[in-house]
Amino acid sequence: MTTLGTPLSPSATKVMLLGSGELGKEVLIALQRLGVETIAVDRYENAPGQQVAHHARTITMSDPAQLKALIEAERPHLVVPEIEAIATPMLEELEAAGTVRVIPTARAARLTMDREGIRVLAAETLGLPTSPYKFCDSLQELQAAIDGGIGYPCIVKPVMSSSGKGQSKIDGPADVKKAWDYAMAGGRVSHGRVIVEGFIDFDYEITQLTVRAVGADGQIDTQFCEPIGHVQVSGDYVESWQPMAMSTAAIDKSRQIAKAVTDNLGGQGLFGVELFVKGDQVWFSEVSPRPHDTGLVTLCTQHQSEFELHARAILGLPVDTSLRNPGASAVIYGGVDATGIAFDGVDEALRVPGTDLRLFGKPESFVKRRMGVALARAADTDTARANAKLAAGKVKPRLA
Ligand SMILES: Nc1ncnc2c1ncn2[C@@H]1O[C@H](COP(=O)(O)OP(=O)(O)OP(=O)(O)O)[C@@H](O)[C@H]1O
Ligand SMILES: NCC(=O)N[C@@H]1O[C@H](COP(=O)([O-])[O-])[C@@H](O)[C@H]1O
Ligand SMILES: [Mg+2]
Repeated sequence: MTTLGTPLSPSATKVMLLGSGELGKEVLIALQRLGVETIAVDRYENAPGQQVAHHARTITMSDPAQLKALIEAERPHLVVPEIEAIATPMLEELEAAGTVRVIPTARAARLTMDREGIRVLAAETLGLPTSPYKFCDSLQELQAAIDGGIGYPCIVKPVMSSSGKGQSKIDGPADVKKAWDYAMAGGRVSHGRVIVEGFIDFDYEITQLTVRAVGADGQIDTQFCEPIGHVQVSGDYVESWQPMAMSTAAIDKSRQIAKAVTDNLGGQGLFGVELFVKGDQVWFSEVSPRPHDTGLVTLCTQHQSEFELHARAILGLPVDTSLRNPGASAVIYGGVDATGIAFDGVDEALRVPGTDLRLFGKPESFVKRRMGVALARAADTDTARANAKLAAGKVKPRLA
């Protein structure tokens, strides 16, 4: 039986989010609707989720001492990692000591925080198909890995990064040093290590949202959402849609891979399993043990968005992963480097049929920082994609 308390009272069910960006903000809203007391933590003040939570805390989440002090002071029932820049070994320590429960588990948070942990698990322990890869600690090692079999083209990424930060494609020897320098400057946590991956020439890529929730029998049950198709530019998602039309063989393989990875990671919650597909062939790329950016589309396509599914699953509540209607999302970038920017054209954007918007409220804009997203529901994904892009393009960020 799940019992929930009253926020801001001794009976409160308290949940702490480590990372409070656009994805965390929606999880926090879903938790608030269930009367959960929320603590939004981020590396800077007034992060999107901090604007809607009961409590806002700003710390360096990659500093184990700061993380420990905060968790011990707040004593949340659940700690929910939201970003790839957290001192996860400290979460493992605190979980082992019985201080807190980490979502989905502290081990899963650690393994997925670092590309090395999850890649070694998927490819070597579970034997799942992935791109060929090597980990390198210097420019010399990177060149040797490429020459020793990874070849060109290939992709270099810092081991701790996300949203394409520090990622670049190498087409030939002339690009290697540039890619190394870019990776060193671009990770979410400074770390002298990269992964180099052979380039997979896929037909399309998907996110398979997978939920581990407690069923009526008290056992963990795995449920799948309809696949989400997406387009990435420079390693960052710009457009997503649901459902993605796939062959039965490709969808079955995708779900088998998603099940194998999430079974191993364990715990309760929603996962975003990223897969590359060519014909009926499927490769595992990576997994977020939490809502996925491409899954923002579920705000307009599912009865329960990925954020509501995560909130329900972590609280031990039942979930419904069914699709309500096709839809799409299109990203709105900042376009300018400035604080406190303004958005023109919101009315024009919302005049596009079936659309909705999320403006995340990030206090500072960068040219390539994701500041909002346009959502569109429609009878089919082609119409939804066209309308989401149209609406996103009508929102014009500018200096205020
Ligand atoms: N080995 C590869 N072959 C082909 N394309 C790749 C490969 N690795 C990454 N990509 C492309 O770059 C995108 C981003 O890569 P990846 O998911 O590893 O980065 P990320 O920084 O973790 O991004 P996010 O946090 O948005 O998931 C992929 O979705 C895919 O489009
Ligand atoms: N692909 C992972 C992802 O989309 N994560 C989302 O971006 C935020 C950081 O944004 P920022 O870099 O603009 O602060 C994170 O907090 C999370 O919500
Ligand atoms: Mg990814």
